[in-house]
Amino acid sequence: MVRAMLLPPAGQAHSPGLIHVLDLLERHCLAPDTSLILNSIYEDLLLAREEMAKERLRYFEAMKRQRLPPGPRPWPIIGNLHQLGKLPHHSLTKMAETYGPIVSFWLGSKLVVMVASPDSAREVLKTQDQIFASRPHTSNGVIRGYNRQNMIWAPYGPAWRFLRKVCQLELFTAKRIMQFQHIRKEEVMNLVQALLDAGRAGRLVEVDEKVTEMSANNMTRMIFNKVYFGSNCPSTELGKSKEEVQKTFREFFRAAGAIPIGDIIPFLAKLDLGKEVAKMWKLRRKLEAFFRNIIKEHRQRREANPVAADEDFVDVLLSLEEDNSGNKMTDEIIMGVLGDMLLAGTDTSADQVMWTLTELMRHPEIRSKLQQEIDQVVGQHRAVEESDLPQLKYLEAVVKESLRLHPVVPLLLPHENLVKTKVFGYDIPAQTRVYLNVYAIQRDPQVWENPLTFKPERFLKKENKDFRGHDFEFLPFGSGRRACPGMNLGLIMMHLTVAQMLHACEFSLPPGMTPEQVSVEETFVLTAVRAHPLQLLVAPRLAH
Ligand code: HEM
Repeated sequence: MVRAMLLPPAGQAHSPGLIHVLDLLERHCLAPDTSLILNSIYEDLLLAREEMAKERLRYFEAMKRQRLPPGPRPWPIIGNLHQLGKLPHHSLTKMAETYGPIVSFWLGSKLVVMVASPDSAREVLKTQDQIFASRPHTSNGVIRGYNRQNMIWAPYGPAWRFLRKVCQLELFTAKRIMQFQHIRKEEVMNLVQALLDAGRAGRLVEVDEKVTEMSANNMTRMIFNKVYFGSNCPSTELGKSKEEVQKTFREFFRAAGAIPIGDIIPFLAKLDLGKEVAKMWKLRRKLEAFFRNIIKEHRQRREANPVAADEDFVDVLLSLEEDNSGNKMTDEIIMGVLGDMLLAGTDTSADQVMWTLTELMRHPEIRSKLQQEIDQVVGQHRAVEESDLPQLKYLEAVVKESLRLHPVVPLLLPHENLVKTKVFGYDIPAQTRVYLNVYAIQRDPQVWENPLTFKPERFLKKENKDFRGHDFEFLPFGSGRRACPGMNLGLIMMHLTVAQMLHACEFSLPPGMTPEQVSVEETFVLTAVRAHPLQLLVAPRLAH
């Protein structure tokens, strides 16, 4: 019915974009066929039609006046949305092969520029770092970030600078990272034990799940001194069962990549197709109740005992409530930052560990070379210590190669320029979304020899590339102002976990499976994760 009302009479041209929107509407909204809903949708759609016309006009005006980077022709309304597919970093890599290292395209009415070469990345992240240091406005930032007061989605400005300073001077100092060393050691040992227990009697073990749980425990212990996964955690917490808390966390991690259609086609925001925004609010309410309890507990404990020996992140943030620079640390900011740390610290490290293990299962010769190195440095009678890591050069090369071939944040987080600028002679209007396609850069045959081969040896050469943001061929943590503040912590967690697992466990493939059959298929949810969990046989490797 709505379709009939909106489409032009038969025989006249109509836009494929409109058909797409109508399809979506029918799928999501028209099931309860009440006249009230239909009327409201009808009115919204009439407005939408007007907006569409204006949007197209704005687009063509913009195209006429600007010299945008080359790119595919957009469809009305949806722009090039349909070309991104399920794995945007793959589709965008193909787009760069067609149009060159700097490409423009449209997500709905939002202009996006993708850069996909070391030179263009250097231009954006170094030469014009300050200009491109903002983040686009997203529902995620507004809802989960308390109106973009969190770190990940904060626009570039004094509030974000204050939080970065807190990271630099308080949360991720070498001393603070050291303070949590015992937590990492315990959690990694618990992981090894859990893997060996689960693998008893030749049972297949789903390794991904155990590694993610270890990573979550590691983060929650550092952030607010609690564990929620594994056999060591209490069965209830703050009036909730352990399972309820775990479920909330899982929903939270999953929702991180959601982009409601209204974020890119604003006139559809009101309709909230797929109910993405409603789900985000529901999740925020759950998380907020949880975080408020955590903050309350910490306040009470701090009042009773102001000088705690083992301060966690919440203690540090509470101690900054009245900072003398005039920046106020409110509960909302604290909750936004807690969410950031949980989100940015848990899955990234766990997924990168799993990519590393996946490649090691595909390459038994590399796995045994790595185990030999660990045995040489650590021996067979004690656990791996963090102090062993600097001597494990092959391990370093293996992790680097995993970060190169499988960057877990393949397009970085979206950047945005607050003012208009030019890159390589092309106009970049203010508030353009900028994607840095590090996936394409790190697999570029002009930069890397045999880029699709997993070959850690490439990083043993003297002139090997560094990932700390100085070599624009290798940017798994980004570079410049918005680069990952948790890099050092993430690196230690990855190295220790891989080393300890390989040292203590003998992993083998299920009977009948060959190394080449280990899947490297991906799914994309802001991070690139493996599509199929890795199931392995796990047996003890050491006598103790
Ligand atoms: C393997 C581990 C990790 C990888 C590969 C990784 C990668 C990244 C990347 C690519 C970005 C976006 C950079 C950009 O947009 O230019 C980022 C941002 C961020 N990461 Fe990480 N990260 C990891 C671990 C961590 C950990 C352990 C934490 C903290 C506990 C963390 C906290 C953050 C935060 C807060 C941001 C947002 C920074 C901002 O917008 O200013 N990350 N990370």
